[in-house]
Amino acid sequence: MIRAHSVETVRAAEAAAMAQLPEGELMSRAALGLAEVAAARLADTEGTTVVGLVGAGDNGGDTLYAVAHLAETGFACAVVLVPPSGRSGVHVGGLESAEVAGVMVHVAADGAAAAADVVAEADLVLDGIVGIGGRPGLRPEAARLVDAVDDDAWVIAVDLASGLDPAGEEGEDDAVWADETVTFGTPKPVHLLPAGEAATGRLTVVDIGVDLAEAPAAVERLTWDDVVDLWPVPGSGDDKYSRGVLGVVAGSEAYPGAAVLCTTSAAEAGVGMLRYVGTPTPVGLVHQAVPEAVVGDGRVQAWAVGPGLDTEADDERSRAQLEAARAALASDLPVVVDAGGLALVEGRRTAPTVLTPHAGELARLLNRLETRSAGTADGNHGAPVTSAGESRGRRPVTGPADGDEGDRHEVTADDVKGDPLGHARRLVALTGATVLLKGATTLVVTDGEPVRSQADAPPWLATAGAGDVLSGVIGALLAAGLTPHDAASLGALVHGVTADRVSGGGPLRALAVAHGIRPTVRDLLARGRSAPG
Ligand SMILES: NC(=O)C1=CN([C@@H]2O[C@H](COP(=O)(O)OP(=O)(O)OC[C@H]3O[C@@H](n4cnc5c(N)ncnc54)[C@H](OP(=O)(O)O)[C@@H]3O)[C@@H](O)[C@H]2O)[C@@H](O)CC1
Ligand SMILES: Nc1ncnc2c1ncn2[C@@H]1O[C@H](COP(=O)(O)OP(=O)(O)O)[C@@H](O)[C@H]1O
Ligand SMILES: [K+]
Repeated sequence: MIRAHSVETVRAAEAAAMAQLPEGELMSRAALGLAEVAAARLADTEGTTVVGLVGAGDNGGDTLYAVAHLAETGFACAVVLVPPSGRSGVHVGGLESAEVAGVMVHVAADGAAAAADVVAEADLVLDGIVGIGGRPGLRPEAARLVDAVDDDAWVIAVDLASGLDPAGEEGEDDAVWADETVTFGTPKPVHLLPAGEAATGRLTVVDIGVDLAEAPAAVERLTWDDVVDLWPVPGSGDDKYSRGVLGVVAGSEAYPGAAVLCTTSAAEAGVGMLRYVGTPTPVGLVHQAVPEAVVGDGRVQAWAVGPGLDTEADDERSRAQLEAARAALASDLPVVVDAGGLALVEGRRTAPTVLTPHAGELARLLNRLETRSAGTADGNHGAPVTSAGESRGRRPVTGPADGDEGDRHEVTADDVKGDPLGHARRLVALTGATVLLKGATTLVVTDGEPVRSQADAPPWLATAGAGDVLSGVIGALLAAGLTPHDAASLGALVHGVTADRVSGGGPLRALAVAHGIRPTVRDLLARGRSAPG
């Protein structure tokens, strides 16, 4: 598991380490590790020239010492001091060390164009403008230098790409776009969250001897090695019931294929037994595709509700299916709720619950539930719950009560994409559920747990039906007794890794991902069993 720690946790751990060490030792370890990575990349790319962009804090200090190492190794090195106060604004020891090593020192404020020319010549750029002490965004003079970086240069962000929010909460377009980030001691949340992940590039962690093993993580990412620890493996005493029965309420006359995708992936994930509740067309298809599935209601350990469910259908069989979906949601069993099932969510469930919206579904759910809870808070229980529909524009929604508490902003899919974590947290607060927000980086948010962030899938997975497959895997894991947080994040990992294998760099089909789950789990388990230690 990759664990990222908050800035506060990092600062506390660094302070504890520094109290035991000679002054400057941590920075010197950070700078040496940084210089080693930079030298390796220069060797790989046959580069010879290095420029460090140096800000006012310790991030600039790391960079100055690292550039000094690189100059001593024989590379042609320069630094550009970014603070308006020039030399007097930067780390004194670092600057002295760089000058002694023969590094050319330029002050951005003395001649912006000349400094930009120096930057443009570099084969490798070290971004030491700001680190964990930085506020989001770049000042104009720093932004001009960053713009001058040659497209072919290898850009290494020191600790984090300057301009990003270290906590990864706020998105920021005005930031360094790094090929690689060399961070110290531990990843920071921004490295794993959608707000910063793309600008972070490849992540390299340098060990500086700061112990964070026992410190609580802010963000976690499951890796292949976690599968063997978390995946439910049957023992000799198990039978199909003890392994867990999953009930699937999915598919409809309008979207019958979703039932096949969801049940196939649950079967491929190795569920003990499957029960399927649906209307005639998907029942026929499920019979053929997943002959193991038993059709009809019955005792289960968990439910998967919603893929391809048509909540508008009004014939007798569909009404019976929707009744089964509502009964599952009203039960005290674990449920994973996706797609059409999300429209049936009315608020809190006390039993374990995973909601798996994409950005648009999350926006709609927030609009519906927040409108409702505003009405309830005002004692206006009878107020109609308005569904926000598919609107993507920003428009005010009149409050449900007397209308005198002002307009609330209707959440759009773009709002969710701009702040995925913040909006996922809003849904967690409203429902108490685990919220899995789908996307290139999938977030799993549960109250009181570190956020899990999975980015295992290729963009080819953005294809119709892929979400139905994910529901089946998560449902199988819930039925086996995993917590919602583990079931959702492990499900996302295996789904993403499977998609990567199935794609092999080209297009994939959702059904092929479903069929790939079984060999992927088998291989990940075998890999974990053969790993040393
Ligand atoms: N602690 C340790 O043991 C170790 C720490 N290490 C290193 O220290 C780094 C943290 O250093 P730090 O605390 O000095 O903060 P840092 O990130 O350099 O930035 C603060 C300065 O930036 C400025 N500034 C802020 N926002 C800005 C903006 N948007 N645009 C422009 N300027 C902006 C702000 O100035 P202000 O504007 O507030 O006057 C302030 O002067 C950490 O990331 C790691 O690299 C390693 O050596 C390992 C050991
Ligand atoms: N750019 C992307 N890169 C990788 N995975 C993605 C990307 N966009 C979406 N996905 C994944 O593809 C799946 C799409 O699911 P969903 O939107 O529910 O589709 P459907 O409703 O058609 O089944 C999710 O698992 C999501 O995380
Ligand atoms: K930086």
